[in-house]
Amino acid sequence: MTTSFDMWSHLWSVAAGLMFAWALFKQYFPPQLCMHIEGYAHKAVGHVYPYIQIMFPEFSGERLERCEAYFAIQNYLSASASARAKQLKAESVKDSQSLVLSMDENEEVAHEFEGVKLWWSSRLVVSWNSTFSLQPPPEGKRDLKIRFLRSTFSDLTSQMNRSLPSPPGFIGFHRNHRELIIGSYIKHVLEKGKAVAADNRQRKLFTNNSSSNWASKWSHVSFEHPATFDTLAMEPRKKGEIMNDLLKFRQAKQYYARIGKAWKRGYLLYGPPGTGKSMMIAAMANFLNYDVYDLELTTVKDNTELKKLLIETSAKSIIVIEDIDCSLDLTGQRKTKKQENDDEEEQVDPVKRMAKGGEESKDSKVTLSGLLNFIDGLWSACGSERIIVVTTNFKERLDPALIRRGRMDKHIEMSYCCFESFKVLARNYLGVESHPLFVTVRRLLEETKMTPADVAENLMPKAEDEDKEACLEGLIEALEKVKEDARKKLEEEEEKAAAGEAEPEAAAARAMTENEGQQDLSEVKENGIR
Ligand SMILES: Nc1ncnc2c1ncn2[C@@H]1O[C@H](COP(=O)(O)OP(=O)(O)OP(=O)(O)O)[C@@H](O)[C@H]1O
Repeated sequence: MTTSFDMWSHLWSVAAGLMFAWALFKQYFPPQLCMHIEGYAHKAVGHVYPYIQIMFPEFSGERLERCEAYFAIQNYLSASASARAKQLKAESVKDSQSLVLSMDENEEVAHEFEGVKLWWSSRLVVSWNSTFSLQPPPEGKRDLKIRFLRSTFSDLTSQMNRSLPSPPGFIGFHRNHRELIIGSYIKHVLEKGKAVAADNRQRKLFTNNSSSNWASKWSHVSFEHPATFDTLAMEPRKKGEIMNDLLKFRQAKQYYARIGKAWKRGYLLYGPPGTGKSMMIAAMANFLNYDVYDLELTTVKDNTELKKLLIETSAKSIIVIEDIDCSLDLTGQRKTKKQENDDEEEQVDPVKRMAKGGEESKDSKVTLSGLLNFIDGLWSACGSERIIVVTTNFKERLDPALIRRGRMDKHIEMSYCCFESFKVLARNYLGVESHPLFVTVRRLLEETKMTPADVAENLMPKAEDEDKEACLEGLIEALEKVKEDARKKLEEEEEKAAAGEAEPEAAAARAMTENEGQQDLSEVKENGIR
């Protein structure tokens, strides 16, 4: 114990002396030269430390594996470079908006994992291998440093496997927990790191263009739709169910592999216009952090092109076919193989095409079976972690094969605004959780049908001075009007129906009268003859 104490005090004295001398040196010599010297010293300490460990086992034994003296010197050496590194890091973030997965230089972060305490420490390493120069480092060198900062986490983990605290940083923990740290903690950190990277990645919205000259069939813009499940007006229970389903899907890689199914899921969103189907897709993409492929079926030439498009989609994406009932005539029966082949031949052979149709058709030749294969055929398994969302206003018009489970695993009805949905909209649009006028709104929503899009529109202030109460009153007025219109329409329909029913009765009565008249006449005639 005494030996250990002596050794520590000696080390500290040497370190303090060195630091003092170095501080003086730096006052009189150019900063670039100092930076290089610091780099070499930095490296030297890294090399020497393992030998210290071997020579003095108690140094890394009963104590934590992290060595305080080593830290102090390291921190001191890299302190002067830290300001520069911070600047570089800020530049890199500003320029590329990319993620920098690192801690600040010389920062220590305490962490607890399954009851075990550990410390992360990072430090800056400058590219010291470069030729000696008093000039500022060129741009390329800067990149090196930035990249280095980005890879800090993985570097740390690789250092862990060797369990030597050498650059760029290290983890301190008690050696009793070595198995836990190397066995589970590293895996845990890597997974978390990946999730953070995915969360911060810029999502893309792809669209398929009809031009075949393009290298890729998809072109994209960045996806910046602000919709989330928080802003989506929907019955909370239903919303929770969908969110759980999505989460379960995202984590089900092994499950899908085990059951021998492609890792994909189909959602059918159906309901009247303005009930939030598109908004739901955006909320899904934001929730899962997936890219969105908006597939415009009418511009897809044929089934082969559809296949190509499918192959070009990436994992972690949502493929959307909106208003599928309007895209193509997919409501009929599937064509036979021969019919399909004939169709495809026609597209290839202009003579055949002209012979059949006279004019060149601009229509898509995608068939229902082509689409079914796209969603659930052999080719649909060529990627993973993909969600296919199909929307329609008329579910009943779709071919049952298209919406059967396995293709469309979850059918979600997007319906008219209920009171729960209204509360979400009132919170979002007006910032109110409750209001005396809510009672009237609730009653009217139960008595009539209004889409969330219309409710939202009515809640939106139309003028600067329009307050929450005025917006709610405006909504009530609109609801009453819709109710009144619906009542009138119903009355008219009833009248028409009554008239429709009355018409056959009157005709029957007329026919009966005529019959009776004829019978009377023949009786008269008969009687007369007699
Ligand atoms: N459930 C909802 N929650 C919040 N806002 C909604 C909701 N439904 C509709 N809206 C509002 O109405 C707008 C139009 O909704 P959206 O385009 O999602 O409807 P849709 O059902 O896809 O309509 P369509 O069938 O015509 O494509 C949205 O941008 C949003 O402002």
